[in-house]
Amino acid sequence: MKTLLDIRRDLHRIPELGFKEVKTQAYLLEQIHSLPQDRLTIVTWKTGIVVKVEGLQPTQTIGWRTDIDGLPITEATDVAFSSEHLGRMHACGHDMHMTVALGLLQKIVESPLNDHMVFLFQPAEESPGGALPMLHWLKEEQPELMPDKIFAYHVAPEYSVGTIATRPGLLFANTSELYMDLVGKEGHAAYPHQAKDMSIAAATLLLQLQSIVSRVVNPMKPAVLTIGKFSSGTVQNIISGHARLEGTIRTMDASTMTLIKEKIEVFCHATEIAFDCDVKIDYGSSYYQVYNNEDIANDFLAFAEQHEATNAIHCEAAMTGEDFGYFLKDIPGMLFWAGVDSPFGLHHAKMNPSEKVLDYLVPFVDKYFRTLTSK
Ligand SMILES: CC(=O)N[C@@H](CCC[C@H](N)C(=O)O)C(=O)O
Repeated sequence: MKTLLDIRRDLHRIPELGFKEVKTQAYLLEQIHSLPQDRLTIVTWKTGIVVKVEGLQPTQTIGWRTDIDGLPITEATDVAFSSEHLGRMHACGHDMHMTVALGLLQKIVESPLNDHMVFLFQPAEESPGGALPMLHWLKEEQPELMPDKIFAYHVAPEYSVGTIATRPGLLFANTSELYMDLVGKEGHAAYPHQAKDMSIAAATLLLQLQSIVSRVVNPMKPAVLTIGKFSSGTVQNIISGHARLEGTIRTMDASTMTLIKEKIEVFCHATEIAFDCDVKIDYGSSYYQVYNNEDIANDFLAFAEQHEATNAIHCEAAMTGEDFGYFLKDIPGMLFWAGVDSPFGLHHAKMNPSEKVLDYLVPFVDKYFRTLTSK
């Protein structure tokens, strides 16, 4: 297998969107096949991969999951190994996640655990969500690859290298994507009375939506409603007959998510009446909250506190989403943040994680898994 630094940089060059990770899958398979194969079972699922390493005296199967997809972002770092795929970038650190998974796999192949270990290389975390269908496939078709405990990490630009942060219980939010198409009537810019202007309708709706979190949701219940994309019209002197708003909803509980959706529907219906148009809502994909098993997270934090290379932090929950939440709904386990010290945050075109994290994270997690095997 190549060095972890080379692997990270190679993967960084070839980001691909969810369920289109064809080059990524081929690259990962090449690395996995370069390892000694005698203890390995390798199975592919869509653009994902599952690798099982036979344990020496197994009593359980420990799982490690990495996401493998990139984002629709044009990279603006000046690193020599920038994305070769225009408009695509590993801006959420999944290149780092995959590299750590390969590093751990190599370590465990070289020195197997007593327990079985399963590595899940999961497609489409950003969208539309690969965890839930992958989990169904595992349960239905590959039950012998199902882990009894499961772990994952996420890079954290805001923490310094060496920081490990997590918490027992709720770590990440429930999410729902949100797409709204507004259809009115296109017309000449000089004849507004003969058109149904969807730029004005969408702008009004966007501002109204912002009152849901501030005026409908109980302020003691955290929630976010972000519209990240507004598109409307074709040219400067034609009134737009079609607008589209694209966003995401984040809540810490299911009832707040339901309340927000109900209110969105009221505002969309009001827009239809006020602007004499049609508004179609599509909630896209939704992710279940990331809820860490309390005993496992406490045990992991205690281990990290004692480890010489790490600074353990019991952190706050965040409004980020992760479809890893679906794994944690079924399998006890946890997700943690690992600091990568980048001035630009997740989903930023200049996000540039420190590669130093690769030096300590693999031996750290490997060491932790060797404590689990005796529990
Ligand atoms: C860790 C992270 O940044 N995850 C994404 C997950 C996106 C879920 C979905 N596509 C949505 O936008 O609702 C995040 O944006 O938090």
